[in-house]
Amino acid sequence: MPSSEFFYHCTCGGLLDIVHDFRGYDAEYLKRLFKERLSERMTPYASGVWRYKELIFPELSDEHIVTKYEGNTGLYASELIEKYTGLKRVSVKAQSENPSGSFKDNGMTVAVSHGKSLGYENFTCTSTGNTSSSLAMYASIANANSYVFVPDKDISMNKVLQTLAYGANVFSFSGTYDDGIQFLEKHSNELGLYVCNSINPFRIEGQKSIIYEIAQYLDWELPEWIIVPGGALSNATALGKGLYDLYSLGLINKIPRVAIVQAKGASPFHKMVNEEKKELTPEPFPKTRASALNIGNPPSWKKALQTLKQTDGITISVTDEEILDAKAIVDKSGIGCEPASAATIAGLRHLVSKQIIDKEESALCILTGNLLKDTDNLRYYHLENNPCTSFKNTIQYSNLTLYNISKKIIGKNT
Ligand SMILES: N[C@@H](CCOP(=O)(O)O)C(=O)O
Repeated sequence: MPSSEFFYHCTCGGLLDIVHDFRGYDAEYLKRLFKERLSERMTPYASGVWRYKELIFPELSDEHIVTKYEGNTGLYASELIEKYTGLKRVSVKAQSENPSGSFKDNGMTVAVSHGKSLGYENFTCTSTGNTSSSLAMYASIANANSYVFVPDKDISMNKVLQTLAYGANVFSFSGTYDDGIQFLEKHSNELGLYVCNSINPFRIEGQKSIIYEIAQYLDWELPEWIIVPGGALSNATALGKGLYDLYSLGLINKIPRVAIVQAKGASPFHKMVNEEKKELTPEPFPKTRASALNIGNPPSWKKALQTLKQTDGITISVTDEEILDAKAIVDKSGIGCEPASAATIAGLRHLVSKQIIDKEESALCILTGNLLKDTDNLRYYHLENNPCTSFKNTIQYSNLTLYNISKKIIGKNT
């Protein structure tokens, strides 16, 4: 039985936030500590999240940590991406290399560890698929149960199957992610469920590690721009909070500008910022092929707005076509990502072409999910939508036929 109920909202109606007292921490000491931990193996500190425990959840005792050594993901540069975006200095952080294939693991390890430390055995979330896969994986590692609510359309089946495979109890419902959040806000305590969506502030604390890791890899000097996709806006929220931590601790001496990219069909936050409105108007029917961004009422919009203010940030929206074209570039570069992640590359291309980002500036895009998370879009782009693909028609087997056809194609490519 949990030792207490856990609430996510403040009495003012806003989401709760975790405030740390970092007084007494010295930047040089922290740099040394985080560097030493890079050589940890098979201890919680080998995790790219728990390496930074002092800045995330210092009070948690190590025995409660539920980890799969998440984080430690690659930072890559690619000529193809440079050419496509028009920027010479661009890199990507592949959060897609996390154990369940998305950036959600950075936050989920912290939320599930916190829930376990309170005595919870039943964990829940509503999800378009990445959050649920991540939760299901950590709940199983923690010998706990997961109960997951997924919309019955406009999500990726691969993610639902991954969630089921990790052993979650999956409830499919007719409605959106936003309806699912409302349901959990109302009933989770009564059902004894610990909510692992990003309305839970411990998720945000864990996700801050993404920017900590980037800063450490880059020797505490960040690029001029960081680009993130915007759906529920937890990514942008954690990015802003993490940047503020790094700056106030003296670990970095300049805060990069943040660009949040939404899909046109689900862009309530971008519209609000663009139209200089004070409140977000929810979109009841969000619709984009980048299903992880199918969110019309992002719970963290107020926190994400804070990120924009603190970083002199901007927002932009891109079409599904732009997203899928950008994704094809990321995939072809050998890095690979799911559609939502590629919104960052599409957005960057746009911002460079409009000269909002100067060609001489540097940028880093956060890729949130793995290429195999969404094979429907791969099929759509490479097989259904593309009449020229050489994989489309099966060739009747004969050594000579295959030889002649391949010789013709290889000859054309060399
Ligand atoms: N794309 C997300 C939706 C947002 O979830 P949350 O974890 O930020 O609450 C998903 O994978 O479900």
